[in-house]
Amino acid sequence: MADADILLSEMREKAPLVHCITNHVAMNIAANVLLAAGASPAMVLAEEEAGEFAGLADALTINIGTLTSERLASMKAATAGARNSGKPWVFDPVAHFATGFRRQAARDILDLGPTVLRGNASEILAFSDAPASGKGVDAGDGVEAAEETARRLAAEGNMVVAVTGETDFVTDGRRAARVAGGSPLMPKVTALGCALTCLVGAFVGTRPADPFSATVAAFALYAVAGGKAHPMAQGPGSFAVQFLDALAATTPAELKAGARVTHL
Ligand SMILES: Nc1ncnc2c1ncn2[C@@H]1O[C@H](COP(=O)(O)OP(=O)(O)O)[C@@H](O)[C@H]1O
Ligand SMILES: Cc1ncsc1CCOP(=O)(O)O
Ligand SMILES: [Mg+2]
Repeated sequence: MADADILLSEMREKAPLVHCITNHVAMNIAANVLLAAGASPAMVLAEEEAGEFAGLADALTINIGTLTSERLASMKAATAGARNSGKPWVFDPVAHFATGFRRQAARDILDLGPTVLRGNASEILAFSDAPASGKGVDAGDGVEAAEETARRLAAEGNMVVAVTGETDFVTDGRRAARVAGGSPLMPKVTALGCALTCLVGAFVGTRPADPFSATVAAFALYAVAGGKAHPMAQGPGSFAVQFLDALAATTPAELKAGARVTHL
């Protein structure tokens, strides 16, 4: 298990190229989050080039928030490119429970074997038979309700499953950790979860051999930066600005001192 502060130093040293196929809402904030944290974002969407680009990047992230048939084809081409070149990839199944089109797309993408699955509690819970209370892209369930499903998915799919909420939960099916911190303003800024998925890509692209530690490190950086930004903010608008500044300003030493990670 590598510590978050060491992984943050490594990530900034490498400045990984992260190929993001994310939704229309998240495109700008996700690129800004990656730049602030120290990575290099690229939103490359066309099916004709997505596979080739995924092979060039250090990691790929896929997000179905504003899914279209055309975009789904790009996602499949990109995951094939990542797989063929041994690159890690992260899947964010935004509101996959809402419609038949999304449900099928999420199942198909999950079957392609992501390195990390990252969703809010309702999104992860909805991969089980248990009733989930997600309202569109927003969670209606607590993280603890999704932990058993996360453990099962991780073990069955040989991947890391990462659940966000007030206190996050990360598991690879054997190990598990909770990450506390952040701010209640975080779910009030659209697409901060989607941007976190891209940041997980940056850390996993830095340490592809240890996606569990990489995911915990990304979550810990987000939580520490969120906690730093909170007292500086007047509401969601100023929080978003303060949060980007805090992501950029957080040093490995601050992360080491401030991360609230509990290994279970
Ligand atoms: N009540 C809360 N308190 C602190 N942090 C939170 C809270 N709710 C969500 N977060 C944080 O906000 C980020 C996005 O998580 P979440 O809102 O669950 O994702 P999504 O945007 O995909 O629904 C995560 O870093 C998570 O830890
Ligand atoms: C509002 C909205 N609609 C489709 S995608 C999206 C953004 C969702 O972002 P997040 O999952 O981070 O809340
Ligand atoms: Mg989300």
